[in-house]
Formats: sequence, C-alpha cells, structure tokens
Amino acid sequence: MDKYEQVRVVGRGAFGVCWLCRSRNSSFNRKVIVKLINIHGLSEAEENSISGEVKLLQKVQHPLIIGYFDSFRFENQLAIVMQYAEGGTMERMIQEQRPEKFAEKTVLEYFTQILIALNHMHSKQIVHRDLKPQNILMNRRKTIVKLSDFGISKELSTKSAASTVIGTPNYLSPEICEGRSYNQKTDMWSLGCVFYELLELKRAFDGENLPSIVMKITKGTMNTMGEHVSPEVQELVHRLLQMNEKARPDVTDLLVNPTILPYLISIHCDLSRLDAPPSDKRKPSSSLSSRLRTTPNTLTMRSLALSSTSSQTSTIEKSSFIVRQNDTSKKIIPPITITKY
Ligand SMILES: Nc1ncnc2c1ncn2[C@@H]1O[C@H](COP(=O)(O)OP(=O)(O)OP(=O)(O)O)[C@@H](O)[C@H]1O
Repeated sequence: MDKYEQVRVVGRGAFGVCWLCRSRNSSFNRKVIVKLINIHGLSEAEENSISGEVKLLQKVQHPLIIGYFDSFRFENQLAIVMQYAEGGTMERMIQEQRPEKFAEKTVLEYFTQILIALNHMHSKQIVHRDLKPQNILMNRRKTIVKLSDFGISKELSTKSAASTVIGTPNYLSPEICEGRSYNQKTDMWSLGCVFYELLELKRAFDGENLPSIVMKITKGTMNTMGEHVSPEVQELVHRLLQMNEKARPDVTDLLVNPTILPYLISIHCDLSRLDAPPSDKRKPSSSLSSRLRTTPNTLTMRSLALSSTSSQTSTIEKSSFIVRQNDTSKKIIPPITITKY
C-alpha cells in the first residue's frame, strides 16, 4: 500500500471499502481507486481465483470499461487498484435525475455505450454476472459510462466471508432465481432491467422484500412503461426481459437493430477519434462541438480523449455482420465490425 496515498473513502460495498488514492509512483500523482476486500476465511485457491479474475481484467483495455491496474495483499485484505470514475455511479445519476425523465435519445446513448462494452467482453467470453446501475460508473461529465466489477462481485459472493450478504436482487434473472446457471443471456436480462430503469427512473421489478421481488421476477411481472417511451424502445425492453433466456437477443442482435444502429455509428465515430493523429485529437469535429454547444446534455465521446488513461482501442470487435458506414465527408473512419459469437 506504500505506493498509494489514501485520500478518502468513496464508497462501501458488500465485500469491502473503496478508497480514493493518489499513486505515489506516477509523475502526475494519478488518482486511482483502491478497493480493499476482506479475504478472511478464504482458502489460498479461492484467493488465487479472485486474483486471477483481476489479472484477466488487467488485460482488458476499453474506453467504456473501468481499467484495472494492480492487485496485491495488504493486511489480510486483497487490494484491487482500478481507474477512478469521477462521476460516481449510474444509480446516483438516476436518483439525481428524478422526477424529470431522461430524453429517450439520452437513454439510447447510454444503453448503446453499455452494449458496446458488453460486446467487447462477451466476445472474449467474459460475462459480467452482476450488471446493475451501482456497477455502471460515469466520467465526471456523466457523458460516458464505464462498466466495473466484471465477474469479481459474483466471484466474491460465492467465495468470500461476506457470501451471506445478499446484494440487491432486483436485477437477478429468472434463471438465476431458479438456481440455473449463468450465461451471456443472463447479462442481457440485467441489461433490460437497467434499460427500463433509465427510461422510468424506477426499477423494473420491485417489492417490499426479497421474496416478493423474486416472485415478480419468476412470474415475469414487470412494472409498466409510460407513454413517453416509444413503441420501438418498449419492444426492445420486452425482448430483453423475456423469461426464456434463449428467446432474448444477444448483444450483436441489438447492435444491428435499426433503433440502435445510428447510436452505434455515432459513438463509434467518436471513439475513432481516439486513434486519430494527435493534432486531430485536439480538434473535435464541428458537428461534435456544435452538438456540445447547443445541447449541453447531449452525450458524446469527445471527452474520452481527456478521460481515458491508457492507449485505448476503438475497434468494435469482430464480425459476421459487417456494418459499414457510408460517409461522404472523406473522413477516414474504420468500418464497424460486429461478430456474431
Ligand atoms: N472505480 C470507481 N470510481 C469511483 N467510485 C467507485 C469506483 N468503484 C467503486 N466506487 C464507489 O464505491 C462504492 C462501493 O463500490 P463496491 O464495488 O465496493 O460495491 P458495489 O458495487 O456498490 O456493491 P457490491 O459490493 O454489491 O458489488 C460504489 O457504489 C461507488 O460509489
């Protein structure tokens, strides 16, 4: 822990406490989050398994996924060092937005960003297993999402001393409630719950206590959606929240959906600028800057260049569907490729 100066506690979860720290080694005293997890009672094999998850995440570099830098033992605790998301959680952003709903296009921009991040991980056969607004972090301006906790919280929930602590059940899928195994389609259910919550600012499945919430999930009794949500978007939510996981779309099905595709292309264009030569990076295109001027709440990826901490790739992985952008403005933007995996 000598490498980090502890500044303040930013939050507590079921398994530990998150400290905002300054890295003493970096020339900029870079701010990072150090999550300290009590590993009391864990066998060496279990501890190695959790460290293994973190090592796997250290290899993932994506602008929409929290970067993991290091992990080590510190006084009976496992310390996980990760990127600091200054905007806090999506859960808090939703609370602060109430009672005025987000514009549908704002929700679709957030939703598509989450899809792109999930696509990156699912294409590497990594499932999140605990997708919920608390695990979706935001940049300072709340324009960019950063998914965190891939695999880690579930790894902990089965192995750590805190395994009796039950996290929020509202995003659990029917198959998990029924004790069946987890797969990528289970993330899609949780994604449907997050989508609903962004649109309605309340949870899709709610109740007074754990059994009543589980009952609603297993019966598929979700809260209704208001008329402010367009029929196309309502249909997408219903497709994600299908009881039969096989009938749910996967990430690649959604990325080529006509409602989502324009958002995918726009976000991809913004991501592409990260790979542009330095002189171009400093000069946002007029369309982007005018969007920023006229609609301050419009989400763009422009500030990625400022917020990303490492060289990031903008490739939206792989393909059997290949979507090419017909761009007449002579900008060189790599084709978006999406794999059906
Ligand atoms: N990378 C980060 N950047 C900024 N704040 C963070 C970061 N990671 C966690 N936090 C803050 O710390 C809080 C606790 O995070 P933690 O991951 O320990 O638990 P959780 O995800 O809220 O719940 P659970 O323990 O069920 O996974 C979060 O709610 C968030 O406010």
